[in-house]
Amino acid sequence: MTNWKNLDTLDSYKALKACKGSVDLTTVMAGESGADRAKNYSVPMAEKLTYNFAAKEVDDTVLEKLAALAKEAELVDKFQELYNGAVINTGENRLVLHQMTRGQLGEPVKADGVDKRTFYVEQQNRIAEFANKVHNGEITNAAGEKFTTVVQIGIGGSDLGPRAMYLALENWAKKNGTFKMDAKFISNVDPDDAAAVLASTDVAHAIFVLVSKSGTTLETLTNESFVKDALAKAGLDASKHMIAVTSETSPLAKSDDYLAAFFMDDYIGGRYSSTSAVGGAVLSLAFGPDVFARFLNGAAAEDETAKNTDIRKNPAMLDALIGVYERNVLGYPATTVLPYSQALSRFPAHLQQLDMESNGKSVNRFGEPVDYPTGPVIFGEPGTNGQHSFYQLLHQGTDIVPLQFIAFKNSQIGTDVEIQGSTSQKKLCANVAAQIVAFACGKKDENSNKNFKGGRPSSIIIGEQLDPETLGALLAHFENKVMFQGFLWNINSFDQEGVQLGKVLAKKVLAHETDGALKVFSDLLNI
Ligand SMILES: O=P(O)(O)OC[C@H]1O[C@](O)(CO)[C@@H](O)[C@@H]1O
Repeated sequence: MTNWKNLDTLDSYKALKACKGSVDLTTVMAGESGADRAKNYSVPMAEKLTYNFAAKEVDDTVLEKLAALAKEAELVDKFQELYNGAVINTGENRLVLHQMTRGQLGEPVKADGVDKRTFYVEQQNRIAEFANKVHNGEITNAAGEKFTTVVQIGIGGSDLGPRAMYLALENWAKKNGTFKMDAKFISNVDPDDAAAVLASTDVAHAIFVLVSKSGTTLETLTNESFVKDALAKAGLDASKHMIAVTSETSPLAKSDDYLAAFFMDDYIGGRYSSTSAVGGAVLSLAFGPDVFARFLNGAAAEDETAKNTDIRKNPAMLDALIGVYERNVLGYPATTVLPYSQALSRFPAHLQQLDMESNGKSVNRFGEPVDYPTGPVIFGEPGTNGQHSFYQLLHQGTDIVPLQFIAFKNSQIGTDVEIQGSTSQKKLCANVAAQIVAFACGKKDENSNKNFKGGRPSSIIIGEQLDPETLGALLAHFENKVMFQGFLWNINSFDQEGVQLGKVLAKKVLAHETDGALKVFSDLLNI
């Protein structure tokens, strides 16, 4: 059994605090020293990805102290307890098993009377069989015609991850001949979302995937009715156009309203569910089950790296430790994710939920207030678009915001043009290289308005090309980073009580049970 202790009670954390200000990026990232760091401060990930932390405010001394912290906080042991089936989600008294959707990291785990790895693989096989039947025309619409579009209805973790993954692989699949069906997504309860998606969809040839782990989410159930209404108006039988992905205990599980139902369970949080049936159904329908399996393999390979006790061989743990050093010792309140890859356009949005819903907590696992900052604010956009938007603040603003770059040597589609001696892909990569050094080193100018102070830390994950395996590895890296940070802060990263209050009040507003400010706002909004 491991010891769960608050970060500020650990001796190694106290020692780490003494390192504040010891590394000046403007100096260490300049000249030969910068070149050495760029070469050596790099850790291999799975699937030929590397995590490079040359431009972080660390040196060998800080790294030694981070390694001591990892050991004292028993990070790898805690991960081991998690994948061996301990009740890590104390708030909801649940196991945490999302890594098991992609592999068996430790001992078999039995829960609800079944072996959980067997359960997850069974669901994957059921989805694969269903998707293959849709693709080969064994499952069709009532007129016997093939389905051509899949529309996912879900919100939060039942939308963001699968949507980001779909967008990440859409062009890759088209290029590689594995693209099967267009996927669209309806998430917001704003009627304009469902209406616009439906208006651009040939509903007679669409299969809808209703995704809700709880089966009770207001937005999703409302959008289900919206879609059923549209199907009825088109003279179609909704039960022949809709499948469900939910937990076996949810109200949706036993309904006859669906062509088929696939299951995840309470041991997989919504934001960690992309590799479960939640991502599995839409991605297998869109790209084929083999592509989904390759995505899982990439995630499994990255999960294996997270078992390593050596921080130089465990990229997620190292990334987590540096993040906590930045948040708690250096005092940085936010971090930004900047993929230099258009395919990852929704990846930052997914990470917003993954990180902020997991680690936006003020009490520890035992419900006691913590005296230190926990999860940072996360935001991001693909580069180079972000450069022409919010990078001004990042370069010259009063807050230092650590940056997390992601870049690939090769594009997905491969169509490119050479202008002024370089391709667009080279221009993209040149920009990310330039930004790392510009942020770290800055540039002196007598005109203070044009002066760049530098000293702004960044990391970069570099890959060959964004494909199913690299995407899986990338996703698992961030999931495991968030998990390790939760361990360090001694918080429960797997519940989300903070989302409840707003939902309760919204119900009151709709039932007209309001007074005070709530009543005034209800009136102002014409509810
Ligand atoms: O899949 P469900 O149960 O509909 O939940 C959707 C989302 O709502 C939340 O519970 C937050 O309200 C998320 O954690 C979850 O991903």
